Amino acid sequence: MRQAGRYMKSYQLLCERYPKFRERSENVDLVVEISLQPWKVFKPDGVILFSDILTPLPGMNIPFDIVKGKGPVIYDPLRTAAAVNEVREFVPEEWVPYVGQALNLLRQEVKNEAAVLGFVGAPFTLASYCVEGGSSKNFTMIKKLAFSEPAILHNLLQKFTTSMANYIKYQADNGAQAVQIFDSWATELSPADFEEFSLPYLKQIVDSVRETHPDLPLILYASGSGGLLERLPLSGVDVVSLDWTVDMAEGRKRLGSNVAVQGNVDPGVLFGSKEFISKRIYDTVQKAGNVGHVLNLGHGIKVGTPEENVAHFFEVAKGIRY
Ligand SMILES: Cc1c2[nH]c(c1CCC(=O)O)Cc1[nH]c(c(CCC(=O)O)c1C)Cc1[nH]c(c(CCC(=O)O)c1C)Cc1[nH]c(c(C)c1CCC(=O)O)C2
Repeated sequence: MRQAGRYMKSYQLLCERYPKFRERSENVDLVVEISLQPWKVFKPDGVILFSDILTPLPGMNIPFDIVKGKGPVIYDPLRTAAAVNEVREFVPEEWVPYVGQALNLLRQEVKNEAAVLGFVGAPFTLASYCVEGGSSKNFTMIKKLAFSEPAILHNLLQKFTTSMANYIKYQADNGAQAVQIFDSWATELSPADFEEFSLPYLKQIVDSVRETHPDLPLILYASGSGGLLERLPLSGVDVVSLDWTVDMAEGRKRLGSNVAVQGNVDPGVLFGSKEFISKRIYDTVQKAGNVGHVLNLGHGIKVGTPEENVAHFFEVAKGIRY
């Protein structure tokens, strides 16, 4: 789940002092402080690096910002062969040294009490932001490119693939103990188009990471992934993260036995009563079975979620014994 963020009072206070998202996410001390905010209060088993899937973009020659009330903005959307040619391969040590430093510091801070988790955006999801120019409802620009000039999109996807494989390795080398790949918008694609514009690139990333970091657990998340479920494990990841639109028991069956699952409590449940939250946690754990399940929400914690309900979620989860 997205852990840090606007549901926490401590984060809101820090945002008043540092109003720009890019400043909060690109300064080592702030990254460490924000990453630790939820851990200090709730003590989850994992501490997620505070960053964004778009953080590598400036290092690839794609300027962006995250604007309050509007979300991500890519100033010059990439829609032509010439624009894609200007995209550079990402060299993490050069462009985001603060990520490596923050991961190292997080490992020192949390010792062995929790796993430090890194993440990257998947090629199709990153491309969707860069082609659309920001968040999108209908994904018309990226589909126009995919379905009229696929070679241009493939060129961009390949650049993200090589760059994100290197970024995962960089995060692991600096202390990340598992890395989640967010293909949040892959589910906007039909299964056939997913097989052309997303799956081969995910597989390439996984294969490349396995060559140098065979023991690094890789997790794949796609929102609303019910229609693609059988295809997600074909990427080769260790864990598939399910959102709550899939029944956990059915999801398990459809994913097969070679992959672990993460999820999938509806983040909206945290607005419910404590009894309801407990019941949904027990249901989810029971449906997932007693091996290979990372209990989590099915997506990030929503703005406005009561912190005491988040605390209740962790209390109940930690009390579960098999
Ligand atoms: C699609 C995506 C993005 N970013 C991310 C994804 C994949 C996950 C998903 O499917 O939601 C990943 C992400 N972004 C952020 C995290 C935080 C790490 C953690 O959990 O602590 C993670 C894991 C910080 C953030 N990234 C962002 C916020 C909210 C803005 C803020 O707090 O200032 C946070 C906490 C901004 C962001 N960044 C992005 C969006 C759509 C937004 C929301 C814009 C808005 O709501 O105004 C792109």
